[in-house]
Amino acid sequence: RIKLKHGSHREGKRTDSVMQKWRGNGLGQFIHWGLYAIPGGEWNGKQYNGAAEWIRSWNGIPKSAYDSLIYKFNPINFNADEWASIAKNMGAKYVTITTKHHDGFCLWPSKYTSYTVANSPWKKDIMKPLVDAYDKAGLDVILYFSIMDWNHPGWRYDIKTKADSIAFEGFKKFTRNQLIELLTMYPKAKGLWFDGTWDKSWVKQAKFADELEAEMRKLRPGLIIGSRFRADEYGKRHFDSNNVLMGDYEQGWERKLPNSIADVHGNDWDCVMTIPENQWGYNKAWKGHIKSSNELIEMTAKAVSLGGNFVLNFGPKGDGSIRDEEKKLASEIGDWMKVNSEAIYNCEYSGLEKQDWGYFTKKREKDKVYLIIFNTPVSGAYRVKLPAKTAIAKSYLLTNPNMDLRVEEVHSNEYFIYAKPTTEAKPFVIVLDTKKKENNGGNNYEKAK
Ligand SMILES: COc1ccc([C@@H]2N[C@@H](C)[C@@H](O)[C@H]2O)cc1
Repeated sequence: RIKLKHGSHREGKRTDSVMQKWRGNGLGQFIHWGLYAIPGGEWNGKQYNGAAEWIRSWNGIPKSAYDSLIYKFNPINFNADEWASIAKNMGAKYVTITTKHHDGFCLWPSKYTSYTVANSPWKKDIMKPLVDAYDKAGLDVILYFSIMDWNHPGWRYDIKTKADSIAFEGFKKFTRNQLIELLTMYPKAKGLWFDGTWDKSWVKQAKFADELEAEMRKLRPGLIIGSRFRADEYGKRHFDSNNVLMGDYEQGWERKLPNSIADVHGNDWDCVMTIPENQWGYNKAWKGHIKSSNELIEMTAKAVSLGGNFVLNFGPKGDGSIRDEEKKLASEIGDWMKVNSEAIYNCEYSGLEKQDWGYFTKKREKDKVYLIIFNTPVSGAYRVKLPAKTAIAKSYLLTNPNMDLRVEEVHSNEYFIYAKPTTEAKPFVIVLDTKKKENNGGNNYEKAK
């Protein structure tokens, strides 16, 4: 093991109640909103072929023209309570909201820059109504913050000269000031989701970032900070030079999911996902492959089955309204969650061997296993392999707990469960109440003939 001063300061999962709550959330909402939502991926009638929130980096636009969008920010249809109710009705337990994306525009009236809502036609704080609305709806709030800030004169991609170094010192102070300001103005926030931390300039700030993280944790005990915030003194990110996770959960799963439990290395993690292929901010063009609610439910089930959270992104329009396509998907997911969320909330990796029909989840601290079925075998039988000492006490559809399903032991500790798939093409849940096997090793159901 390498001696590290600024590596990870904790091994293994956090065990405190704030993190336990986060771990059990299962489904979250991401909100990407800012000036980029005004052009919505288009400028002078031309489509930008990258991600809409990166349109400022497009050669087709003079940077000053983009920066002047602040004078167009007047979201007359902004309704924080509506956003929160969309998330609540989807079944999300928390939300991650962009306070400042890479363009540096602040959705809160920061004292440390003029590039904020306070100097837009809207004038008012956006973050406070959002934090309060989601909190009132019972959802936890996580603040997204981009370290990279294209608007701040002190930002540098790397530090090559004395002048760079002097400029960046000012930028570091500004960054610290804004983070302390956010935690002070919005004390209800449960955590920070950092982005824009891959450039060399920031990666070289192991000591500063380590001390800043410690200061934020002291100011806000229980604060949840992911693996993307800081690098160790050797420039290692997400995992330090001893391969120990930085921060409280792994943030590497952006627009992708781990494929097996081996990929998550026993850590907490979240997967943040776009509905289109790769658009976080609002894009007028709703093009390419748009994920269906079935696909998004499957991603949620897969994430929870591997011990993580699934955080689905919404990109509100420049006027503050949420597009119909996103509202429709949120309500379809919500319809499924209303019936099946017992298999998602406070569930974890089951330890059981993955089967082709879908995903296992297990209720934390309970002998209850869920089979979230996406693919029904032609045999009509759902295969389950259990550890030697575990028996099935009861098996039933989540939607019909009074009707026991037929269970056949096809080998020792291997079972077929028979259930008729639902009529509509939607995933459904089979519940297994498990118990310790009596020492006679017998199970009280039919043996294979
Ligand atoms: C260099 O590639 C990227 C890709 C995505 C991002 C940002 N992370 C996502 C959570 C969005 O905020 C996206 O703009 C930044 C750099």
